Amino acid sequence: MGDLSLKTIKFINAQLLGRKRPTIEVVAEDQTALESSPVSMTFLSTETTEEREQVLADCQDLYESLKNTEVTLLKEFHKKYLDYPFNNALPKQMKALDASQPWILYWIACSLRLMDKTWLGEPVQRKIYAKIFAASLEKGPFCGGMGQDPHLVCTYAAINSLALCDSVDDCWSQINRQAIYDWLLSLKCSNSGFKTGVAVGECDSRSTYCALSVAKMLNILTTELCEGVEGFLLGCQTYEGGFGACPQEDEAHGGYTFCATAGLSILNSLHKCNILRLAEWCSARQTAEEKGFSGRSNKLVDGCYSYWVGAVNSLLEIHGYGSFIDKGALQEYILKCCQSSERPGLRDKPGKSPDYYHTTYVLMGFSLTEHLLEVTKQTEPISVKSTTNGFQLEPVNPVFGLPAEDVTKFIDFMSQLPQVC
Ligand SMILES: CC(C)=CCC/C(C)=C/CC/C(C)=C/COP(=O)(O)OP(=O)(O)O
Ligand SMILES: [Zn+2]
Repeated sequence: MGDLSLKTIKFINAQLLGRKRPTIEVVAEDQTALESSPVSMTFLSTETTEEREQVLADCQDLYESLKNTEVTLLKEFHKKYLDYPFNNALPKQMKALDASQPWILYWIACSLRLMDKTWLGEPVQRKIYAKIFAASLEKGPFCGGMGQDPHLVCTYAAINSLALCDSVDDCWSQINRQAIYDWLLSLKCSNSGFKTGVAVGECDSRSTYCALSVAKMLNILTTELCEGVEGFLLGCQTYEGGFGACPQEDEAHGGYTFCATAGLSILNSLHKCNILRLAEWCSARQTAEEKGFSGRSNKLVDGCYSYWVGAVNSLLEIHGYGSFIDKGALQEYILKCCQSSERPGLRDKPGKSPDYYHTTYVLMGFSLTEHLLEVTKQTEPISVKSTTNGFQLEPVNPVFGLPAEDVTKFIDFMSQLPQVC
C-alpha cells in the first residue's frame, strides 16, 4: 500500500462509487502520424462478445418485465431444492460430484442456515456428521468420498460443514486436530504455499487459503505454519489489482482474489497488498448493464462472483477502506436474474440451471449486500458481526464463507481445547 493515506483512498472510493471509473485516453502526439498509420483498429467479435450480447438481452428482458414488481428472495421455494437430497437419491447427473461430497453438504447446510437458522435441523445435521466422518475414519484430514485420499480443499469443506452441526453432541471435539495439523505441515511447499495432497496436488492461492482457513477455524495456526505464506499470497496480485492462482504468472480472477485476500486477512496482512488497485479491480467487475459481477476482465457476468468478489469488497469495507461496488444493483441482478419462480435454487445467469454451488454463493453474496459488518474484537480483525436490521438472510463472515455467528461459536469452542502444536 505504500504511503497512500486513508483519506486518498476514501476520495478514490467516492469516485468509484459514483461509477466514474478513471478512463485511459490514448493521445498521439502527432495526430497525422496516427491517421496515416498503416495499422487499422478493428474490433473483432469473439465467442465471448457474442455470448455477452445474449446475456445482456436476457437480463434486460427480465429487468423490463419485472420493472414494476417488488421481488424478494423466494426462500421457501429454494428450501425445497436444498431439502431434496436428504429425502431422495441424488439425481444421476450429479454422479460426477462423487469426489466432492463434503462440498455438497457444505453448500446445502450453509444455504439453509443462511435463509433461516432453524432450517438446518438436528436430523439433517446428524446425517451430515455421519457422512463426513464415515468417509474419513481417522476423523481428519478429510477426503471427497469413501476410500479416497485426504484432500485440502475437501478438508476445508468438511470443517465448514461440521461447523454448522452445532446440535450434534461431541461432533466438534472429535475432529482430529493433531492429525490435521501434522498433515497441513506436510503439505507446505518450498514457495511457502500449500499443496492439496501429499502425493499429488496443485499448490496455489486456493489451496493456501483452505489451509489457513482450516487452521484458523481449528485454532492450530502456528508461526511455523504461517512462515512465508504472506509473501506467497502477496506475490499473486497482478498488475490489474486482482489476484491469480500462483505468484508472478497468472491472470487475476474472482475466485483466486477471494482466496488470496481472505488468506491475507487471516494473517492480518491485507493492508500490505496494493489496496488501491484491488479496489479498482473490484469496482471494474460490476457492469452497469447486467448489474452483476464477472470473475475477470472481458468475461461474462456470473452469480457466484456475488460472493467471490463481494467478499473481497466486504473485506476492504471491514478493514476501513470503504465499499467499491453498487450493492443495490447487485441485489437486483440476484433477485431478478439468478432466481426464477419456475425452478427452485439459484443460478449463474438467465438460461442456466440452478445448482448447489451457485445457490450458496449467490445467497452469501446477497447477504453481504444486506448487512453492514463490523469487526468485533480489536485483536481479531476477522471476527465480524452485523449492525443491520431488516434483512432476508443471516450475516456472513466474508473470510470463512459461513454465517458469522457459526464461525464465532466454532472458533470460541476450538480455542478452549488443549493446544496440539
Ligand atoms: C474456497 C475455494 C475452494 C475457492 C475456490 C475459488 C475459485 C478459484 C473459484 C473459481 C471457480 C470457477 C467456477 C472458475 C470458473 O472459471 P471459468 O473460466 O469457467 O469462468 P470465468 O469465465 O467466469 O472466468
Ligand atoms: Zn459461477
